[in-house]
Amino acid sequence: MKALLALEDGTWFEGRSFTGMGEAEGEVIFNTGMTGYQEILTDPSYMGQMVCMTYPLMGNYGINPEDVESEKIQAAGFITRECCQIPSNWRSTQSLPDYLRGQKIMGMEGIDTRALTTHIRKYGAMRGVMSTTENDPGKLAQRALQLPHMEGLNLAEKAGCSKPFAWTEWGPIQADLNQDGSYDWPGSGGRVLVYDYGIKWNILRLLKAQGLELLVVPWNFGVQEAVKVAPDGVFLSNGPGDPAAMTKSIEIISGLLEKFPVAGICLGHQLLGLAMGASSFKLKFGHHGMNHPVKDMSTGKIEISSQNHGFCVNIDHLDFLEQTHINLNDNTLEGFRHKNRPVMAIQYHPEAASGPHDSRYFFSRYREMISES
Ligand SMILES: NC(=O)CC[C@H](N)C(=O)O
Repeated sequence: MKALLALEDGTWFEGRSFTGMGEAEGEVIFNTGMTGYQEILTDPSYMGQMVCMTYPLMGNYGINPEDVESEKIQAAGFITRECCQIPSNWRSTQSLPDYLRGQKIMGMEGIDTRALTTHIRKYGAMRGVMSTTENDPGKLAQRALQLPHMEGLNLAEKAGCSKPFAWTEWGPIQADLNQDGSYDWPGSGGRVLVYDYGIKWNILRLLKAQGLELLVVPWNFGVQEAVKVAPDGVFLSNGPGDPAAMTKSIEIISGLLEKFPVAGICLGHQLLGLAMGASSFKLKFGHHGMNHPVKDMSTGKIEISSQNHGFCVNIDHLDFLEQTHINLNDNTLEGFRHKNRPVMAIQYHPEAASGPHDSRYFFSRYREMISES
């Protein structure tokens, strides 16, 4: 079925919808991963964004129930050169078109994804609308202009959980706090209070694999509440939207920093930076892919990393922070730690899902940090 994609600057593309009639809108970004579409679609950090895959064929190994990063598709739309209708893989239980259609998320194929990517690289990520019903690209472009800018959008406070839960080897289970606000931690591993801004499940899987006990709480879990559950450390998750718009979360994190060792990934890294006086800014087209070279300044080693962020933080003026990781493509900040307190964070994704496993040492460094403090 014929479909149009129009960007806010009037550029438009004609292609086909492979999910039937529909519409989708959001910030159009590109991801350079060759595989991993299922993890990408279910990553809550993509909320409000339509993802254009630069690799030309998606869907060939289908969909399986295990490779999910949250309970549903989170991206606003999916754009590919070609979508495979008949997948082949022993784990596959569904095709990519059926998966998207089942959750009413529009998928579009048959457009020149290289031209779209080159355009975004040149002019930056921009708002877009795709539709099978509107034939006038000018009207779609007008609609794109009406969408909210990603800058200033507080999405993460809606993306995370609304009630605490525990993460076990088998996945999430309900967690009940006691009347007095304390929590009966089930095991003897280090106790971690995880702030959920739209967390990827592989972060929880890998923290759990370190032998840690995990209590996951909503963004607005207060400092006094945190003190009552008495964790050994706090962990701040990834998530969608603009970190600078999350003023209440930043305030809570400033309070948490006074009391606990704290670490963060991606949005968590940005929020932690902002809570300590850093500033944040939007990157032109962001980093979305699985092959970003990052240098670990403490070992000198280069990791090939999985990344998904549109914003970045600047800590140059904060001399109590040390830059620990740097992106070798554009020299942007990829990680920092506090020089004399147990605080560390990285901008990229050590849990990958999907992506290379080079950076998994982050989880054992975190376990060591909380056991030493
Ligand atoms: N993966 C993430 O946590 C993304 C963080 C933030 N929303 C950004 O785009 O920069």
